Amino acid sequence: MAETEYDVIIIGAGAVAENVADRVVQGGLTAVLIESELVGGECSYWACMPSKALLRSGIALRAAQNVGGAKEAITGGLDVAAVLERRNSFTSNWDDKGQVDWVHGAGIDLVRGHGRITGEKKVTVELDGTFTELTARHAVVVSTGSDPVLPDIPGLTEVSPWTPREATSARDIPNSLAIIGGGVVAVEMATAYASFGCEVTIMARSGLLGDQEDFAGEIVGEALKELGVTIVNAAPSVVSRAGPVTITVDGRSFEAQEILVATGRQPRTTDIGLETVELTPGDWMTVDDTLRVPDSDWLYATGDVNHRALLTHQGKYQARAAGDVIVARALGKPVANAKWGAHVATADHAAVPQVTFSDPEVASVGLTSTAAEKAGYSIRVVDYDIGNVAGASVHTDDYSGKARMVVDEDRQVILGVTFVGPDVSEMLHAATIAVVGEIPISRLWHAVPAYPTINEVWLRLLETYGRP
Ligand SMILES: Cc1cc2nc3c(=O)[nH]c(=O)nc-3n(C[C@H](O)[C@H](O)[C@H](O)COP(=O)(O)OP(=O)(O)OC[C@H]3O[C@@H](n4cnc5c(N)ncnc54)[C@H](O)[C@@H]3O)c2cc1C
Ligand SMILES: NC(=O)c1ccc[n+]([C@@H]2O[C@H](COP(=O)([O-])OP(=O)(O)OC[C@H]3O[C@@H](n4cnc5c(N)ncnc54)[C@H](O)[C@@H]3O)[C@@H](O)[C@H]2O)c1
Repeated sequence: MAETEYDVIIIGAGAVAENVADRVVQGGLTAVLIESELVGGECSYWACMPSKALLRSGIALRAAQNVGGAKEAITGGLDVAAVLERRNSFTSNWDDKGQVDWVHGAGIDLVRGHGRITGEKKVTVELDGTFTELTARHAVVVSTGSDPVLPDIPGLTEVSPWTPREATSARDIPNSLAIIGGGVVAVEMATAYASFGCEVTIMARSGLLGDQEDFAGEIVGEALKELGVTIVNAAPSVVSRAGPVTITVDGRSFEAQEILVATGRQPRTTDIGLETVELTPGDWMTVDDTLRVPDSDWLYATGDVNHRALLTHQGKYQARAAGDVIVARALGKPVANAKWGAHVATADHAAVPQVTFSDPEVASVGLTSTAAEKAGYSIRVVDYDIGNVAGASVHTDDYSGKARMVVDEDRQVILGVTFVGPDVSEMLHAATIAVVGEIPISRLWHAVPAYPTINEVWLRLLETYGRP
């Protein structure tokens, strides 16, 4: 067994791990990524990119259908084969050569195989029965991501259900699809598959998009119904397959060609050697704001696996903080670990932006009104109907959407913003800046949205709040 030493070893080579390695190498240290599947991870091949590619064409078509003068030019429906082909190009046909080239070009080493921690700063990589031992001089970063959860429903495993991987990489579109869950994956895949002409049934025991403001799930639910999606507010009690899948839910029976389970994630930590460092296999990895495991001076966890925010962009934000703090600690430089410092992922607690790419989209950042109240803030909720904004009416005939701003009344700063409507995703970053910057409402009155854009909703929200 050859032993190799690096400054930093990163287990996993998903988007988050790649960013840790990049920051470490840019800081002058050496780094190695360990990957058991495809370099680039879930987001590139089975999550963000293919799902957004599956959604985009249907949304673009409906957008054109909602603009007079453009809609008259539409003479056909969605070309599903072309959509799938376009999706394939975004996943590079599930080939990671491009990402491997980037890794090498960035001066990062890559070892293929399954990585396991074997003790302090030690990692062993197993590939086809061969074991390679690696030693880290400064840090080991676990960036192994998450796996789908399969709920304990009788018969479920026996019917070979789809997980998000099968839904995002399907080569053929089934005639009918049942979806268990009411979160982001369920809503996005229902939108995509309904656009393809598939008969979709969502079984959501606690409504849609439960983590968001209530109106988000309600508006998206109505839009899904208009797309032909059936929504059942209950979880299946039993499933079986004889050709199609039969699902018993709420005392009724449904048939579907395939069933997709979209009921959340669990940490990929069952077989990474956590027991050798007195942590529990199968647990999410708890970290401090520098992404370091408490009581350890060498073990870090970034991305989904630490359960702070299961989003690519937020994991990459953690990666930048983790990579930089590892370099600072290794070189004996000052560590900026005060709130909002360069070496901490403070935004994970206060300002996580997320877009659900449904039709209409849901874009949110920071705290919902419910979360803000629960956190003890004295808040004021300001709502505005985006359809009343001139820019929205030009953008789409009969534009319908809603905006909510949650204001901390003690400081008169924004704690959270939610937009629901066509193309609101592109408005989200202004909200993120307002929340992260804790910009006083009085100053926001000087941030003038261009006329006539949908962003004028900002002015309407401020006017509804009143000038301090
Ligand atoms: C359907 C779907 C759509 C999504 N869409 C979005 C979106 O639009 N925007 C967004 O921000 N987020 C989205 N997400 C979430 C996003 O995919 C994840 O937050 C992100 O992929 C997490 O990145 P990661 O690097 O932490 O983990 P991963 O991408 O899972 O990478 C972990 C890597 O580690 C490897 N690995 C695991 N264990 C080992 C081991 N022991 N040894 C070696 N290698 C190992 C894995 O093979 C994998 O390549 C979506 C998720 C799903 C399921
Ligand atoms: N656009 C995006 O940013 C995007 C897209 C997809 C996924 N993601 C991320 O991926 C993660 C996973 O998404 P997800 O939708 O799988 O999880 P989720 O946590 O968002 O939603 C899970 C849903 O399943 C339901 N559920 C749980 N157990 C159930 C059961 N036994 N029966 C019926 N319903 C059940 C929950 O009530 C909830 O509605 C999310 O945290 C999300 O952040 C992001």
